[in-house]
Order: sequence, then structure tokens, then C-alpha cells
Amino acid sequence: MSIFSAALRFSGRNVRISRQISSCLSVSSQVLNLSKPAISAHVSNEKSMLTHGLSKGFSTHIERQPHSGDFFLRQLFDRESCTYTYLLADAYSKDAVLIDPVIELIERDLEVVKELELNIRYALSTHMHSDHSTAALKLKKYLPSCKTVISAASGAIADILVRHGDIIHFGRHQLEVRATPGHTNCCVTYVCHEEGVAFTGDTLLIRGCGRTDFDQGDPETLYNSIYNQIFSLPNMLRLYPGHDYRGRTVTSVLEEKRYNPRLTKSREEFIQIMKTLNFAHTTNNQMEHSLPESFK
Ligand SMILES: N[C@@H](CCC(=O)N[C@@H](CSS)C(=O)NCC(=O)O)C(=O)O
Repeated sequence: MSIFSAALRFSGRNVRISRQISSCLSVSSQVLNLSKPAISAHVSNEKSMLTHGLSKGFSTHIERQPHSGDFFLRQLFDRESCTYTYLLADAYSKDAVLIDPVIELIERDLEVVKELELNIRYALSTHMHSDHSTAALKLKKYLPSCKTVISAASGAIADILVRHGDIIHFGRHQLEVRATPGHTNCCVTYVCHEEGVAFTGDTLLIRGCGRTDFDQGDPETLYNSIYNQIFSLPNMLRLYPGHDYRGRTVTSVLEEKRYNPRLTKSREEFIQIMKTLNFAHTTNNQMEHSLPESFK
């Protein structure tokens, strides 16, 4: 067990979380005032949907929950590995998180963070593959107060090892950690319920899903993760993937339930499809074997 994980045993993590909750509460009156425009935007959006004959229950394929005015989201792309990095922030406190920064593009990310005057609290990895996780440690060199976060199932050393159900706070916003193994043992999806968005890493891709032919891959586990943890989310929730190889940027729960060619099949057919896909092998041993790393 790492020094870090020893320090963050169950009770320790609870303390950290409740401390963050109380700091959230201390700014709640300010937050309530500031979020008024977002609430009225939601109401007028509902009114406009009814006027235009759309259902109040968000059931058409392209209805989406509007974001609050103080929720900032920027999607950044790496042309080499087709990896997405996400920068999320609370527009008022300027507290921010970076999901899956790519090591070769750290300078780009730092530039945006500096320009927007954000305080990166956490560098979150969706799983331990080098395209999603190695930059976190480098980021700490530039931003010493930034904490690295990865699933405890990774066996990695990081500032914070998260488990299913944990909540990560940045300003008044929060991300729920959902364990979604199958591509690797340690894959997680980060869900921001209030803003109707989730970051699925390589678990669910647009009209696809993560490959399961590496060491820790398992098609049945992946199918269960997607159905139980992602397809159980509201239909209009936006899903942001860890990669896209065809220029697509975002999807939704309903779109993937309807149009994902692998996931519109039965569990048995899905397993068969994943077992017979003929992926090229990577030259990156670290990805195929997902070896525990240190992010501290
Ligand atoms: N189809 C990709 C191949 C790159 C690849 O293997 N991507 C991984 C995620 S990075 S480990 C993956 O799980 N892909 C699933 C898929 O269906 O693509 C390419 O065109 O380069």
C-alpha cells in the first residue's frame, strides 16, 4: 500500500469530502444569487419546449439539459492520439479540474489555464493508460497545489485514490465517480449530474467502446459497466468520450442506446463482436499491460 493510500483510508477520505462540503456550504448564498440566471434559463427553455411541441420529459434524441451559467467546459483535442482532454471550472470561484491531460500538450493546457485565470485543483485520470494519465504528474511540477486523482483499482500511487461513489468538488460543482471497468480494471466515468454531462474515458466512445483485447480487458464486464453505470443515466445527458477517430465531439445516452452498433446488440452478441474485432497492436507496452504507475 502506498504512503498515499494509507493516508486516505476510508475514514480519512470521508473527512476530506465533508471538509469540502462545508467549504461549499459557506459560499452557498453567493452561489444561489449567482445561479439565478441559469434557473430562469431552464424555466424559459422548458416553456419554449412546450411552445414548440417538445416533451417536458426530454425524450427526443436531441434535447439536452442546459448548462448553468457558472459551469465552464472546454474540450481539447490531441491530433496525434485523438485523445480528448477536458477542462471544467466553476466560473465564479475559478476552481477547475483537468480530465485526462496529454503529456505532449501540457504547455497548451497550461496556457488556457493561465489565460482564464483558473486554479486547477485536480488532474483526473479516467484510467491508467499513458494517453490519459502520464501528464498528471508533469502538471504538478507547474501547478504544485494540483492533486492527481485516479481509481484505487489502478494500484497506482497518486494524491487521491478514488472509489465508486466518491464525489470530487470544484467550486460549487461536483463530479461523481462511477467505476466502469472492462477496457481496464480501473476505468471510471466522472458524472456531473447537475449539468447533465459525463466523461466516459475509453469505456464508451461515440458509436463505439473501448477495446477489450489488452491484459485487463473483458467484454462482459465492459457491457455491464456501460448498461449499469452509463445507460442508466438520463437519456438527454451529454457523454464526452476519451477519444474520437472520426472528428465527432459529443454524444448522449439516448443516441448511444439507439445508434451504437456494438451496444444495440444483446450481451452475448456484444461479447462475440469484441472477441472477434481485429485491432492493431500498439507499440506502447504500457497501454497493453496497464502497469501501476506513480503520479505523486
Ligand atoms: N481505431 C483506433 C485504434 C486506436 C485504439 O486502439 N484506441 C483504443 C483507445 S486508446 S487504448 C480503443 O479502445 N479503441 C476502440 C475502437 O473501437 O477504436 C484508430 O483508428 O487508431
